[in-house]
Order: sequence, then C-alpha cells, then structure tokens
Amino acid sequence: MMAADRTVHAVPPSLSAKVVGSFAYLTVRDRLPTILTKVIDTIHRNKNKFFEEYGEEGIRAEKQTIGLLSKMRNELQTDKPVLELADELQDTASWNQYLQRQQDLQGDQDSVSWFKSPWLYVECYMYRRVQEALWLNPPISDYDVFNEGKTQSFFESQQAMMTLCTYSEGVNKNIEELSRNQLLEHFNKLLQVSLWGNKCDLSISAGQDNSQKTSPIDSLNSLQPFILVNDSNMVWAALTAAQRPGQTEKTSAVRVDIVLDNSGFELFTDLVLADFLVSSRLAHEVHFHGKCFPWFVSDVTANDFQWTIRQTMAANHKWMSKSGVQWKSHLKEGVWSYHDHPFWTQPHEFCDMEADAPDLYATLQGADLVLFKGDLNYRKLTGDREWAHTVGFNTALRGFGPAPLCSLRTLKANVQVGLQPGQGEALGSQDPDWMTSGKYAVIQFSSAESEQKD
Ligand SMILES: O=P(O)(O)OC[C@H]1O[C@](O)(CO)[C@@H](O)[C@@H]1O
Ligand SMILES: [Mn+2]
Repeated sequence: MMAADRTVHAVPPSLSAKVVGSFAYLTVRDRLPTILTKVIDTIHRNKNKFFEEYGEEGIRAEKQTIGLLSKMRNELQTDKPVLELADELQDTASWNQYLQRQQDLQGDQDSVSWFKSPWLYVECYMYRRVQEALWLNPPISDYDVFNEGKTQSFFESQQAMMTLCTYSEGVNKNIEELSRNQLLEHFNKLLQVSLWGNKCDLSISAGQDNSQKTSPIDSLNSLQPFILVNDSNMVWAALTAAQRPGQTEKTSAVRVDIVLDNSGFELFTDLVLADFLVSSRLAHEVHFHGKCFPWFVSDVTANDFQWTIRQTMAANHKWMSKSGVQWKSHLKEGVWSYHDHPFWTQPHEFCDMEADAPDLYATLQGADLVLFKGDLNYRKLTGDREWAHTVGFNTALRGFGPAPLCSLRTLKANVQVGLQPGQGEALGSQDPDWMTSGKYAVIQFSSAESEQKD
C-alpha cells in the first residue's frame, strides 16, 4: 500500500542553505552562528565555576572547548566541508557513517559542506559538534550549555503553570463522574495547550526569552483559527478504539508515547496532558522520549525532566505542588516512564528509523498512539523536504508508521504538507512568514487505516 504510494510521488529534494535567501539559508548564515556565540559566552562566563570545581584542569578545559567551538563557527561561516567526529561515543560511528552516506549522495567529499548539504543534517550536526567539544574535555563533559536558558524559561512561565494546575485540579476532582463528552472536551483543550506549548522553544529565537505569559486555557478560543489542520477527532478515535478489547490486536494496557520537544512551559503542558490521560484512564501508561544530550537549545534531557518534576513539587502553590507530587508517583508506580535513545539526537529522517534504529522502531510499535511534539520532529517526520503543501501527510511520512501517530507542531520551518488546495497560497499572500513565525499550528494524524486516503 505504502510502496504504491511512494512510486506515485517522487521524493523532492531536502531543504538546504544552498538556496540563497531561503529560511534554511538564513538559519545557517545567521541563527546558528548566534547560537554558537551564546554557547561560547556561557562557557566563558562559567570559567570561575569550572575553576572552583576542577581547579586549573577546569580552566584548561574551558579554553580548549571554546577553541574547538570557535573553530567550528569558522568552518560554518566559511562553508567548509563537514568533518568526521573524533570522539569515541556510542553514536560516533553512526554519525560518521551518515557523513559517508551524504558524501556518496552528493558525489564528492568537499560538497558535503555547511551551506551545500541538507539543512536538517547540518543543523543536527552542529549540536553534536558542541557535544564533541565538551566531551573531548573531560572535567566539563557533562556541562549543559543550555541549562541556564531552560531553567529561566521554566521560572518565567510559572504563572501560566499555576493556572494550568488549577484547571487540572478542577478536572481531576470529579474525573470519575465526567461523561464521555466532558472527557472529550478536556482532552481537546489539553491537547491544544500542549500544541501551543510548542511556541515556547528557545532555538527559533536563538535563545531569547520565549516563555508563556498568559493563561493557556483562556487563549485557546482565539488561537483556534490558527490551527491549519486539526485531526484531533482522529486522535481521540485512536485512543478510544484502543480501550476496547477485541478491536485491536492487543488487549493489554493502553499506552501513549510522547516524543518530547522543549523543556520549560512546553514540557509542563505535556506532563499535564499525560496526567489527564492516565487520571481519566484514557491511557494506562505514558512513555516519554527525551534527548541523550542537550539539543536544539531547549530540548528535554533526562536531567531537565527530573528537575521539572522536582521544581513542580517544590512550587509554592497548592495545586502546582500537588501536580508535582502526583507526577512523581506516576513515575514511581511505573505508570509514567522516561526513555532516551541515540536516534533522537541523530540527523535521520524518521522514514529511516525502521532500518537504522530497528530497536526504537520496535519499541514505538508497542504504543497505541505516539504524539510527536514540535517543529524539529515534524521536519524529521516529513524528511524536511520541498513537498508541495497539498501532498498528504502519509505520503510525506514515506512509510514511517510504527503506530497511530500525531504531530503537534507550531510552524517554525518551511515545510508543511496536508493542506487544502489553495490554502498555502492564501496564507502566503496574507502572511508571508506563516511557515516560520510559530503563529500557526497543526494537529496532524496518521495511522495504517488513514494511509489509504492520500
Ligand atoms: O523546538 P522545535 O519546535 O522543534 O523548534 C526548533 C526549530 O527551530 C529552528 O531551530 C529554527 O531554525 C528549527 O530548525 C527547528 O525546527
Ligand atoms: Mn526543540
């Protein structure tokens, strides 16, 4: 079925900085060097801390790391070839093989450079090189250069978090008595809160404050017109179908996986949604998937995940700290679990997952629904390619479908599929930045059943 689909649609080229003036070009030319400069500043500002912790060794590591990062920034800005990684970590060989793959595709070694290669590849590679620079300098290997921004964005969104926990408390209080329709209403609201939580990443703003300041529930109505595709009814149908034994192959607990994106307010909204899913028994288990190392400025690592739960428990607000305690107990009971896998911090399109990370693919197959948060996940779902806007989401997925899945994404990169004829053109004439401003969003669903439709 998917094979037939694939032969009809030729796969378009990857977005790339080689298209001068494109969003990819502007990102590689402007945003990535700005992010690197901030990383360098952060390391330099923490020089005294490294000295206090590691003495002269810490100072030496700080200098060498900055040297490596400045060298990389220069390679980027002068469009030098992408280099092999020199550290020896669990994913090093796989990154170097991926480079080889790009070299084979592009014909020669030198053409795999910062501006001439796929944008998705070089942008991911930059974050991996930041890690390499740290890892090559042992005393500061584990230092999270993005930690300050992530914690700050958490604290700046606290008001909105309290509002959300007060709402949650209202729902949880009489959750047993809620009708199916009331549950559906809360589900839709919390799904949308989690969707708009994705506005709050720190990568698109090159690390500038981007926290949530208004009430997340009250804003939903006015945001509705900005949801360009809303498949939430299909998400609900997938969840409720999984409840009925006999309707699916498995009769065991309903499991929802959330492939996390950003720390701060977005993660908070994901936890609130996950809490609702298990409290309402729409799901019995939630598996969270985060990153193995700091990634795209604000993405969630295991540390961020644990830290967020601890901070929530410690909040000076009755319902917020109650939520934190509840979340902690979900983890303790195994109702929630946190997972990471090196594939999430590699540059692959998700259609490669089955071949390149079969263990992760098999893990996701155990879910009844997988929610993919955020823009980067959308780029990986669709391969970050120059698809026409009217191409179906299933076509762009190119066979990726370990389980029913849904992308919750605010648009911050110029790839968008699954629109109605003329919709993209109309948006483009009204609002030229519609694909990159984070103002618009999609709730886009795909499952084996929906595959036949595009
Ligand atoms: O956190 P998100 O939603 O994945 O957004 C990150 C996005 O920001 C950007 O860094 C902006 O260039 C994109 O590359 C990336 O897709
Ligand atoms: Mn992110």
